Amino acid sequence: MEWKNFDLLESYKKLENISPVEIKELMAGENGAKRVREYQLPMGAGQLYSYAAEPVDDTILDVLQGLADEAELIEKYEQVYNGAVVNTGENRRVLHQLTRGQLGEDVIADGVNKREFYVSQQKKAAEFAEKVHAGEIVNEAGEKFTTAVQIGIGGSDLGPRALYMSLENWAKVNNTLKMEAKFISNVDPDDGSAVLASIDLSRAIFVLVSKSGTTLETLTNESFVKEALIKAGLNPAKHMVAVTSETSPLAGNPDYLDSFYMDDYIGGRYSSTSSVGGVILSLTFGPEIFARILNGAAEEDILAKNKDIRQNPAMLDAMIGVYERNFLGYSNTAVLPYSQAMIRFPAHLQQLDMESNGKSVNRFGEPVSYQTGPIIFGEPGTNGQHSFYQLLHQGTDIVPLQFVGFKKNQMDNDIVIQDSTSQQKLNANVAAQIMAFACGKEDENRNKYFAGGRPSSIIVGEQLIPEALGAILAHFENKVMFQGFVWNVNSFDQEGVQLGKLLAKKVLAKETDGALTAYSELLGIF
Ligand SMILES: O=P(O)(O)OC[C@H]1O[C@](O)(CO)[C@@H](O)[C@@H]1O
Repeated sequence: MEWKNFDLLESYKKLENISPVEIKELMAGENGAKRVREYQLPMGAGQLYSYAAEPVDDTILDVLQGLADEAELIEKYEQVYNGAVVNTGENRRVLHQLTRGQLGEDVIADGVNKREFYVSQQKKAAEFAEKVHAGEIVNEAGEKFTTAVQIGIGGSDLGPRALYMSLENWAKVNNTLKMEAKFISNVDPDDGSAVLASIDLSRAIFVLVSKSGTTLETLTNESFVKEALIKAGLNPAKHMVAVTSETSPLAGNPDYLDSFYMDDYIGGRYSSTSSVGGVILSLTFGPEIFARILNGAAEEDILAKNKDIRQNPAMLDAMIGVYERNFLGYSNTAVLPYSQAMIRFPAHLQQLDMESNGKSVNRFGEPVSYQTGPIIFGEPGTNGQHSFYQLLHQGTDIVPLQFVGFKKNQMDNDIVIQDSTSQQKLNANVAAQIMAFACGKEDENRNKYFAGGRPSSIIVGEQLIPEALGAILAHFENKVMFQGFVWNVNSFDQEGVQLGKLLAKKVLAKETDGALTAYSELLGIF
């Protein structure tokens, strides 16, 4: 197996010379209808990935299949889940898939069976959560905890928060919301203050999450919360658990109610299915619901083993994205869930995709001469329609769009107004948008003219339930991984976040000069 730069592959040349197709033509009339019915494939948890409105035909798909084969994507994926050190920059394995299933061989690292280790931590979190729910672990006054507050940032916040928010209302309706969750991430003191002001501190359990145990924001917020607890006459040791790696400075500290572990083989942005998401989601929804999220993710991980891109939604999505990024010149991707519950999902995908593939050097540290990861942004529909869709429809940039939609809403409340429910209106909008973007509209008035030819895909599910959510989460993780393989970048390190951290430390230590001193003055830091 070889790790080669993308532009050294035969498929790169083929893609450079391929004739693009016109979505506008392909999606028009009865041919368009046929395409929508055919250009779809099953995803995990009974969902579908539809790519009819993407700029591909069978010829282009065959070349993309050739690319997937030539870049040995499935072989590289096998290397990942069998425990090879694919995160070369940090000399680490990449094992997040093992948190939700056994995909290949047992991975024994540092003398430990890693799958067994992750499962043992899931069990530990489940038992802890059950004791909290049963009132066996209580506050100083013997009362049950009612709120779980996660303190963490980046991957220790975004994924778990997006998952929690995606299921909060569903859980309320289905009577499985055991505790409410809150999140403190920003070092902005107003973030912590606002959360603390919104809860009954005496009934809150804090889940401190930091894999490294050294993140400034998280450690600051830990102290912020501890001080508030002490001021309220409460004992922080009775209100806080830690989720960290066994090698971090937070590990083994008896000042926490309990500690749960992951390890350096789980990257922050890939950690939602480890203890990082497992503790808060088991506390809030119960361990069974967390297990259902894992099952959905596992289904998707298995689908991702398929060599045929027409049977492997994550790999197909990845290859279409590469074609759009490198050969059609599209530098952004918008993520547009038509589900209010998924409001924080685009933020999670921003970190997942941009922190993974926002790289200019290959996995050997050599500069690459082609574009890598796109800029990701998004907002739930229909809100986005009344915001930035103007640019998407008529702006000078073409932005590929990733829609997500569900046939049923989550809560048992909808009404018919003028012959349609709100859910029907929501989904009518997503169908309309896909076609408006693809086919546009002729008009003599150039201001009202829509060029069309704007590509999109859509993931369609029955309802946003735990399995569906897990499958969508893993779909994007695997998509990002496959794209990183093609670009030959290390999708599992993040050196680009370090410089800013270093300079902030210098500012706080008053070790600045030049413009940094001037900015410190401008911001009134000292
Ligand atoms: O869990 P930790 O170690 O506090 O890290 C939080 C986040 O910080 C980062 O390292 C970026 O600064 C992310 O990759 C990570 O998700």
